[in-house]
Amino acid sequence: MKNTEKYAGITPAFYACYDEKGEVSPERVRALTRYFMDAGVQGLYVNGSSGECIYLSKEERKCILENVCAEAKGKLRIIAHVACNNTRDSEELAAHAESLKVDAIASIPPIYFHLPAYSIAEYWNKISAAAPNTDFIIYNIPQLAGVSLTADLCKEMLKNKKVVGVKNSSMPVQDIQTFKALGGEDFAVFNGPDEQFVGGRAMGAVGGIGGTYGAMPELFVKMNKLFVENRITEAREIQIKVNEIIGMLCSGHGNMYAMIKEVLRIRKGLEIGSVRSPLTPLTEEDKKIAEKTAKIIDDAVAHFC
Ligand SMILES: CC(=O)N[C@H](C=O)[C@@H](O)[C@H](O)[C@H](O)CO
Ligand SMILES: CC(=O)C(=O)O
Repeated sequence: MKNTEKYAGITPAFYACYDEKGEVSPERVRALTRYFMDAGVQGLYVNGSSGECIYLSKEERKCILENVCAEAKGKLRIIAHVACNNTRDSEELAAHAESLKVDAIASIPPIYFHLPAYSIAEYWNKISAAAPNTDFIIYNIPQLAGVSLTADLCKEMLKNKKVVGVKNSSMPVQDIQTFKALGGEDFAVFNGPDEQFVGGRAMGAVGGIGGTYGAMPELFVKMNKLFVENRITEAREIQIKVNEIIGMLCSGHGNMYAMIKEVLRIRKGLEIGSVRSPLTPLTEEDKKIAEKTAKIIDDAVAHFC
């Protein structure tokens, strides 16, 4: 199958699921996986930024991925983000992900030290070599990682035949076109910023991987469908509503992912806990925002879907 077919559509970023004590809960991971399957999404992006990967241990990340894979049973395309800030641990997670037969692994660059491009390439290639039979997706998120995927680094990485795409979370939609041009016809570029999903698709993204999709998967699935049918004006109407919703999700004192988890509880009765420190949980005031946001999402789904 072509990469542009295999990776098309809506791939929500999976959230870290905790029990009441803040420990990773396998049962809740499975419940969230079922929720996404019922929502009609095409894939899941597991243990990424939205999955609080930088606050989880390797063992916790393995446990989450194992439970997602067991529940999805090949019915969803699974992309496992395996980057840790050192090569060795990332290789271990890459090999583990391959043993579970995920569709692809993905990795941000190493953070904190701004390493030269050749060090980043070596880091990515070593991770890829630890999962030699699995597709590799580069995660470009310069505003958080502190380093950008340059055209030269992208070209260097394209020498590795396992590299099938870029998840692009930089803000210029033009970057999507740039990576697509470098990678060629069958290169899968994913839109990162949820606020410009339609813009990213217009510039050649095969679909998107997003941190807020989980709060409102119906709206993203519909937006994508409208885009495929070339009904861009209607897709844009949903995008504008989605952006208002994202604004609300970010308007609390507590962290956006805590807000999304509360919205999931209100909308779907899904309990997946809060967020892990240093992320801040919701205040009582925030819970009122979550109530309002859940209502706006429900109304939007009734209106657009
Ligand atoms: C910077 C960042 O985390 N970007 C995510 C991934 O690309 C997005 O999915 C955001 O979570 C989303 O666009 C909300 O701002
Ligand atoms: C949002 C996203 O792509 C992530 O969780 O990494």
